[in-house]
Amino acid sequence: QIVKAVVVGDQAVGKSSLLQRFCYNTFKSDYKCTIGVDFEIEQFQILNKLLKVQFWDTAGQERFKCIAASYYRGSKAVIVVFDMSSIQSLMNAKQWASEAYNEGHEPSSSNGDARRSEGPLLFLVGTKRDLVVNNTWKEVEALAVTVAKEIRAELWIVSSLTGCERVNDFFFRLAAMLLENSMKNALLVKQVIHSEFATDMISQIRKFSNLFIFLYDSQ
Ligand SMILES: Nc1nc2c(ncn2[C@@H]2O[C@H](COP(=O)(O)OP(=O)(O)OP(=O)(O)O)[C@@H](O)[C@H]2O)c(=O)[nH]1
Repeated sequence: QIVKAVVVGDQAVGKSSLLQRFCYNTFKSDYKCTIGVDFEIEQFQILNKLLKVQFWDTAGQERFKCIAASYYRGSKAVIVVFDMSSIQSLMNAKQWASEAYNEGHEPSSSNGDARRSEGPLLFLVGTKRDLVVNNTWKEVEALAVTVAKEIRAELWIVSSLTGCERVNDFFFRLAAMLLENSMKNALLVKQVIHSEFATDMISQIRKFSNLFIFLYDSQ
């Protein structure tokens, strides 16, 4: 199966770099703006299950904003990216998140977890951690925590330049949560023959995805 995840955020915040770091383990310091949308497909193995995720790497430029709305359709996860060295991009993240939800999904929980009963998973990802130092970093992080709560997204702060591990943890957390949701849906519509086995599998996948949060919190 293949599920869709959309990456949005202001121009040049580091959306493509985030995907490049995860998919190819590379980083380019020159900036080449995305035109319209680019795609990356990644296959994840989670426990003994395979999941393919198609990432839609959208353009942050204002002139492409009018078509952005159509990208959210059918997406199971929305990754709102901001630049840790730009408070403005963090403030604009609220707008990106609300646009993602203008597709008709209402949030129903407020525990800072990307899981919601309806609609796509929502993540707020701060990039360019390497560019922000000491006191400033703490201030921006505190503000990002507030914004994440407000928009009910799960917050991750990474650097595509230096932090491959944290970037990998983020993508595996996302994929595990997507798999968990897709198995839950299958159970709900009774596509599953051995429901006890499926329930057990779901709880194992949840434990797996929580492991990445534990790793992240302890860094
Ligand atoms: N230092 C540092 N630079 C970064 C990081 N991530 C991205 N950049 C740089 O930021 C610039 C923009 O990165 P992109 O990934 O192209 O940004 P984007 O959000 O995809 O841009 P658009 O597609 O035009 O919206 C590039 O020069 C990258 O090298 C990071 O984690 N650290």
